[in-house]
Amino acid sequence: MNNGTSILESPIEFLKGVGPMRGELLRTELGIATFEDLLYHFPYRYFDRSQITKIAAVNGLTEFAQFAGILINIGEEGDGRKKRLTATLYDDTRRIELVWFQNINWVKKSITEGERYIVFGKVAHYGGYYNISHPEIEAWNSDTNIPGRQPVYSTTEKLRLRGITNRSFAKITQSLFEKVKPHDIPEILPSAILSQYQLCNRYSAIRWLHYPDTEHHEEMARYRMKWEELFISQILIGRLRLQHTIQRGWIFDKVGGAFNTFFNHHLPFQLTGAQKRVLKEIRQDTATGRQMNRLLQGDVGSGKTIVALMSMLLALDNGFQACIMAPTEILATQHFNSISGLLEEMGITIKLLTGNIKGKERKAILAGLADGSLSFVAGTHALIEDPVIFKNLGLAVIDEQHRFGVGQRAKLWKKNELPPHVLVMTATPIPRTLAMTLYGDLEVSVIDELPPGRQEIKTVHRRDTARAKVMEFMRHEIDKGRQAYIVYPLIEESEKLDYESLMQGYEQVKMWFSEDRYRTAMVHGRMEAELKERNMARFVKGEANILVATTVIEVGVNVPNASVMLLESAERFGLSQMHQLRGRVGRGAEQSYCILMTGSKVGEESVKRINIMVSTTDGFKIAEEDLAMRGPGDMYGTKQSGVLKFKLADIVHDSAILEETRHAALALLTADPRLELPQHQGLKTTLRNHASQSHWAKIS
Ligand SMILES: Nc1ncnc2c1ncn2[C@@H]1O[C@H](COP(=O)(O)OP(=O)(O)OP(=O)(O)O)[C@@H](O)[C@H]1O
Repeated sequence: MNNGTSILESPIEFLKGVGPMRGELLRTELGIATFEDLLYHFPYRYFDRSQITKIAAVNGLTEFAQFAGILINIGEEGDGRKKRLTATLYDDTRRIELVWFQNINWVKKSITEGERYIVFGKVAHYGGYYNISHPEIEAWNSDTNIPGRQPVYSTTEKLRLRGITNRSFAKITQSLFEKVKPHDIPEILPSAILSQYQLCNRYSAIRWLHYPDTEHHEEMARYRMKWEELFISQILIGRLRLQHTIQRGWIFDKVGGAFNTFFNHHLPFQLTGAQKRVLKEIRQDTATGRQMNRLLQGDVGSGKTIVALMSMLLALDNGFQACIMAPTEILATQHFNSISGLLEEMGITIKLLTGNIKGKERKAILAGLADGSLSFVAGTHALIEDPVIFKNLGLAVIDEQHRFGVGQRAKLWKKNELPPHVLVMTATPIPRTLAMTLYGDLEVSVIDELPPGRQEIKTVHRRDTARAKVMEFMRHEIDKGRQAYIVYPLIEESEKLDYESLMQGYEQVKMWFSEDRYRTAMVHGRMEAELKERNMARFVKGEANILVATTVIEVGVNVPNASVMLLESAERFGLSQMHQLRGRVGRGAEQSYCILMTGSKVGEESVKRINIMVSTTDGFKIAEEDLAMRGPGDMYGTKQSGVLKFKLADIVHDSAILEETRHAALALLTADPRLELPQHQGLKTTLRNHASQSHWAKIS
């Protein structure tokens, strides 16, 4: 192309067989705007077109098949929108009907009765006959080239109706490869890596992904491209990690009045060994003069809050502000409440800043943060919004529950002369593969010890038929002075129905638990914030015995006296979600219970999830199972953060490749941290392009 730009940037309509109309369709339907976009629109499967099946061999299977025979009985049937073109293909074994609802005139012109054709399509069984609608059809004579493996692309209904069938799609990609030559797709991986890991070159990989001549080539191509994707992510993470290790940070070298006073006089319990170890790691990190970037993993109820608070006190002792940021309003409020409770007697103020805090109150908080008179703040995303300026933020604790992306964490850094130390807390243990991708840039601390005196939560599965018994059991627990949660599922798609069942459930609960003896409270997402808070507070203070809720309470609620968690329609909860919810009980010394209620008919997958819950309370095991069952896509809210958007790779199934790329990335960065060597220039350019298009931009 002109001006030194690559042919890959050419608008898609310039490709032979596309043109302005189809170009527009490809752009709007599939986001394919350039040659390059089409190049990366890989087929998701292939058909083997080298086989010709006898029509009689079709035995009720509705699969794709290819036949060869003579075309007879071409005719039109029906009127108006029901109009269709039909024909019969006949080989020496049987007949099959062919039917077209679209492009009738065009097809009619291209076929002739009595001629021989090769026909390919999905065989259906309809009204006692086999037929194929919209088959691909081609004259069959001695020079017909029977194609081998043919790519199948994901398209949309609209595209198919407008004539961009799979076949024409394949034709378009064929003409793409007439234009795009090997030098247009240069290698980006260093040759040492190609030979060490036996990877095919980039051009071949992309070409073979569209048109593999053998299965072996397809495998090689797929392997190579997955490898590249994961390698690039590992290099990006590796560079970020390197950046952290050289990033200067504030020095917290004093352990002063606030930390010691709290430790000696206000700590409500003895720290566990694990909590002490983590605090030591944090003190070491923050004293070095480099910025801390640490992930604190601790299963539900393991006592992360106190670690967060004591780290904040450390910041205060060194003359800095500290914030704690949570992904939801409820969780931010919870942190605010527990921290202000713990700090009450010390006369240290913490404020809450969320989107709902407005007017004068908000102004005062912002002013306090800006002039440094306010040392601590807890909040939601509101904290990283533009008007919030800290005078000297020294530590940001981020309770992220996987909802903040890598990029969002980085936003906080931009506000200071030096970036604050960052402590990311997460309650769901993260499977190793996921941690490598999502948090690969952080040092990791684990609280692997629960506070003393905890008893394992007993988990059972009960059917609706046992409801009376379950309620009886709950009454018994409440009569002993305990509290209970009853949680209803809430999913966006059926939100209205879910709210209805919550309301019905609430009425039922009031029937099972007579109002003269038991007090119930309800919280759900549609409630006014104030009412929600009031009801929540009644439960936290012990004024209500039962909290009926949707999953809004999933994260962070801490009521140690609660000993029963009942999940209604448990089959509809995800594994990690159930684990989080179960973690709301068993936070005190009492024996706690988790009851998973379902109807009598439960799908296989749900039974599997419930059985896992019944069999273990080990958060790591549950997280691994969850990842295997669901994939990383929506498990950790990573969809929004974009970190795991791989076209081909999948960190669950490709964990072996992930390990390999991690090693390779580490080795490469150790040898050439700034990617200055000539053999790394291709990679460097790719990273730069990558960064400018994605979430990484915010960090690099
Ligand atoms: N060392 C300890 N000894 C006794 N109790 C403790 C200890 N550490 C924390 N706790 C108590 O354990 C409960 C859970 O602690 P915390 O709320 O910090 O857990 P968490 O790790 O934040 O869990 P989650 O992620 O589930 O919110 C709290 O009631 C807390 O007061």
